[in-house]
Amino acid sequence: MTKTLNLSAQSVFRTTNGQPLIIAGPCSAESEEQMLETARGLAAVPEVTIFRAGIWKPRTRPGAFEGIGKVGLKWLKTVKEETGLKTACEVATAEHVNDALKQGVDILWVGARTTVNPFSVQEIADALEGVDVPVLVKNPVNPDLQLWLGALERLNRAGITDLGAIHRGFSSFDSKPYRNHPKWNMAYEFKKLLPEIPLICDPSHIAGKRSLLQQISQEALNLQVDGLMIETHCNPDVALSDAAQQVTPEGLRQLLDSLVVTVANATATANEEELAELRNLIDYLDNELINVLARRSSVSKQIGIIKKENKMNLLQTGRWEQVMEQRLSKAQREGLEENFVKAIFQEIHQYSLHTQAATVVPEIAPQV
Ligand SMILES: C=C(O[C@@H]1C=C(C(=O)O)C=C[C@H]1O)C(=O)O
Repeated sequence: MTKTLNLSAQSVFRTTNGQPLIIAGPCSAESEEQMLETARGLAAVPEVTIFRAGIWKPRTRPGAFEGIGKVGLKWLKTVKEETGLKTACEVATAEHVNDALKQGVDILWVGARTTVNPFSVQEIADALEGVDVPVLVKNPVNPDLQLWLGALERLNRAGITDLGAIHRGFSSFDSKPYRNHPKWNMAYEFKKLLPEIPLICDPSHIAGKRSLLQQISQEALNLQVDGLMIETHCNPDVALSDAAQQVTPEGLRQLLDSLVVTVANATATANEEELAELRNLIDYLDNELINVLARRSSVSKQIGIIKKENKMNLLQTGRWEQVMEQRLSKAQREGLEENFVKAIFQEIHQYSLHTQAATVVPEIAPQV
């Protein structure tokens, strides 16, 4: 599929000073006081230019706080008048779009659970026809680049020319230690596919907890994202949604101060030789890794032949659990992170079973 996006030359989602765009504000609008107190705190953090607040909240299970609704839009307006910050909220239906625009919200975003559904995205696009308001599109909950692109295209066809994307991570069965797995290669692929669309990272939803925010924000900056959206609340511990992942405005200031903005095309002239030597070493080690993987795979195929000859199950759960346990404790002794090694061995095991299944045993091969 060819992509032809008609985008405005300038975007509110790109800064001109080389620093990342910072969007901050509570997960949910809860009360006028909470909004104003948070906004006043944020107005004192110079990097913050856009104030976010969820007005309608899609919740995984019913019964939780589902957003304050329309009244929160008035508070957003007050925030803008008092602080001069631009305002942003999530929209999921045509009615949300109409209400938000009526109250002068500056920027809209489409949430991950909406991006997955082309019907919903089209409904939003139709409601936006003829109104060129900046819109951000969060990644769909599943790592599907085409679905993400499709949502951007639908909005663009409706006439939205200032588009941005938000990387909020991906829901998965086992996303530990994250709330949503970042799958950084997806952000990387997005930037490769759509370099013209500013990409904002949402570390709050990737982290799910304050303690991971700094590391995730830095990893995002290392990927040269254009900005960060960080949930901020005047009193996070009593927040009605996402209490564990929100920071205070002061916490946000400290977090931003700790981040290093890397330069896209910086070179290491002073350490050029050292860098080249280290890269040679990486090349050598990667070759060794591949040699070891190939040897392991050939041993696994031999095991597969024995199993087929004896009508044994290819998957041997007891053995597999033992392998994983031993590899993880070895990894721990070597100072490697458990989640990393676990993910690699899960892939290795899947491939091992796949190659065993595909191995043809000559004596029992079907005669054609
Ligand atoms: C290689 C085997 O087959 C499968 C693959 C395993 C592996 O790659 O380590 C372990 C257990 C089995 O599920 C085996 O049975 O030993």
